[in-house]
Amino acid sequence: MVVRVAVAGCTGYAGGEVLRLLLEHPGVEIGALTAGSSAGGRLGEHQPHLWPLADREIQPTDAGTLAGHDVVFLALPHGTSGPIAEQLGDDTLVIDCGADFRLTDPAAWQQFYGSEYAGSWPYGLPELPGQRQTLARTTRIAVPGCYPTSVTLALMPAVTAGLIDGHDVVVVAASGPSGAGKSLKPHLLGAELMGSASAYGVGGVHRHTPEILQNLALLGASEPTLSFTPVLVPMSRGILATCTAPLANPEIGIEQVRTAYAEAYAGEEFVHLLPEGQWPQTQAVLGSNGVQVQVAVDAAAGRLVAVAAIDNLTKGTAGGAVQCMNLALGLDETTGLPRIGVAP
Ligand SMILES: NC(=O)C1=CN([C@@H]2O[C@H](COP(=O)(O)OP(=O)(O)OC[C@H]3O[C@@H](n4cnc5c(N)ncnc54)[C@H](OP(=O)(O)O)[C@@H]3O)[C@@H](O)[C@H]2O)C=CC1
Ligand SMILES: CC(=O)N[C@@H](CCC(=O)OP(=O)(O)O)C(=O)O
Repeated sequence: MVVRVAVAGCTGYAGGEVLRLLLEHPGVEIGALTAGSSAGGRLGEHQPHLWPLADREIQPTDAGTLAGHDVVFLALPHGTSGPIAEQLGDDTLVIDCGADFRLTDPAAWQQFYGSEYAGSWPYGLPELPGQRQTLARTTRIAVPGCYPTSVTLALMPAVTAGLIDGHDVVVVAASGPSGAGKSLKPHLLGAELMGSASAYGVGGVHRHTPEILQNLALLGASEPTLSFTPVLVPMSRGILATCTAPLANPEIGIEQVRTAYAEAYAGEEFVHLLPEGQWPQTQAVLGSNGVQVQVAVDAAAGRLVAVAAIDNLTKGTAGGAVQCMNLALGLDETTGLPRIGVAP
């Protein structure tokens, strides 16, 4: 089976990463490539690494251009996906890399995004309990945000095993600037970034806060609370999320924690619980769909410490999106997805 796939937002970081993965996918034929102001140009002008597609013309992003494909990836700015998706038939598998359909609570959407609520689609994190069955039966998928992917996978086994109850979760997560997309922003200029790390979205205002809370609640946390601080660091890709939360009781030790994590991730192809003493590194997952996880018990503080590393553009966006496509098409979910990172 070969499916015909269109990519909207092909000139951006997320769309480019979707295409990098699709070019190596055995079950895919690449159809329309669309964008906004770049329409009319050639892909090679924007994505020099995607050389087999260099001469392909970039088309405008509209339903007419995207129609007639089996799968459409939307890698567009927030608020742009909804109106397009509405015009695509239910028989087309539409995978949105943006945030438009991630949140189930309209009030949270309004508070953090400030625009009209578009609705919610099945959430594209296959590792969540029961989610593979949901993804296998849908033609609409909302790919998670990059920080929520890393934080959710860092904490999932602890929540489902009752080792933490989800209150007072504190997350500090470092990300490379590719997470912010390609469009020019003054704080992302090379001179501002190089040799410097800076917190942003501080004080509970980052828009991934409600998405992480939604995931913790879905995993069984009754009234989760979260303090989330993202940090911009000078590496092009990668997220390192350090998450801590009070242990449910003082008897919980590292052996119980490691057993819960090992059991939860035993069958997962992409999530690797590291051997004791090794800690996740972004470089080790670079360009791969892998997730490195490690845990510790800080007995003096009475807290669990869980750390996860992902590539924000791969498992954090495009790799997760392709993994979901595979599931929705009934393919092996690892098809076309690199599992090994890069070193040094
Ligand atoms: N970067 C990341 O790590 C992650 C990104 N995402 C999400 O993926 C989506 C894309 O992000 P990213 O690739 O980083 O962003 P970029 O800014 O790098 O790319 C945006 C893409 O959208 C196109 N575009 C912009 N405005 C319009 C419009 N009005 N109509 C049609 N096309 C338009 C751009 O085309 P043109 O060249 O013509 O301007 C470009 O192809 C966003 O929703 C983002 O939140 C999700 C998780 C992680
Ligand atoms: C470094 C950086 O700026 N990162 C982005 C996160 C990008 C992401 O996950 O995407 P969504 O916008 O689709 O949620 C940010 O903090 O807004």
